[in-house]
Amino acid sequence: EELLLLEGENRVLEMSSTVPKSSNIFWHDCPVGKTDRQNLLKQKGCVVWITGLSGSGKSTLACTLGRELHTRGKLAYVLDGDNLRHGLNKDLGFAAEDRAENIRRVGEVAKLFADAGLVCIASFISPYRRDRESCRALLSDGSFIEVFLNMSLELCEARDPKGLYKLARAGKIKGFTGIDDPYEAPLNCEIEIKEVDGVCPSPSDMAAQVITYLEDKGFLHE
Ligand SMILES: Nc1ncnc2c1ncn2[C@@H]1O[C@H](COP(=O)(O)OS(=O)(=O)O)[C@@H](OP(=O)(O)O)[C@H]1O
Ligand SMILES: Nc1ncnc2c1ncn2[C@@H]1O[C@H](COP(=O)(O)OP(=O)(O)O)[C@@H](O)[C@H]1O
Repeated sequence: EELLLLEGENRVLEMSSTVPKSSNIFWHDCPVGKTDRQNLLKQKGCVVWITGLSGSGKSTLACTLGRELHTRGKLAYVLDGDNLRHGLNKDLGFAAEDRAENIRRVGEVAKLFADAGLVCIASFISPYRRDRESCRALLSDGSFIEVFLNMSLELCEARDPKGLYKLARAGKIKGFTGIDDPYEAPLNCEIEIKEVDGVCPSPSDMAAQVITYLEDKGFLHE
């Protein structure tokens, strides 16, 4: 296998994120551009990047937000970690370099969706600040909107809808984010959602907070 080298337990991704392997390639512009698509859709393409611990409510917020935008006649598309790991990213595990490649690919896909004029909602633990910042750097003019679901580990662990924290505590899953793997909280995110007096805002309240931001910044209009 040319792209993947198996080195003991650790997969080494030879296909490095930033080093191009092809030469003699040329960018081809099409006559219909992003602005034309945005005018057609009456909205502006952007990426809403939701980051947080497993169980913090990323998928719930992503789906609630997607439905709310749809109801308002706005075109959105959800990219979800668990889902993409069934297809595009099925070759990746949870070692730091695999997570980095996961996020790199998702960042590129999200950029394409934003270029298509959609509100792309990306829902990934994305535990490393550097990986999230690389995705931000792909998007211009404030169109990367980082949403930090700042829920305590205690809350996420109490929820444990998939039983993964229990397995991680029992040592049956190694390298689980928040237990024996790091999560680097954002330093300068656009939106932070957290518990108030130990209570998490409802999914529709969380979605409303994001919608208000998108409205204020003009993403939901031509
Ligand atoms: N070791 C380990 N650490 C964290 N999460 C794990 C792990 N193993 C499996 N899972 C499941 O994978 C989901 C997270 O996938 P992501 O693609 O979002 O992860 S990452 O951004 O690459 O870190 C995550 O889904 P969510 O609970 O929706 O976050 C888990 O169901
Ligand atoms: N705002 C919320 N209020 C109460 N429960 C929530 C909220 N958001 C998510 N949940 C519940 O928490 C659990 C984890 O949510 P999920 O969206 O799957 O998180 P993640 O995608 O971050 O792993 C689910 O059982 C979900 O129903």
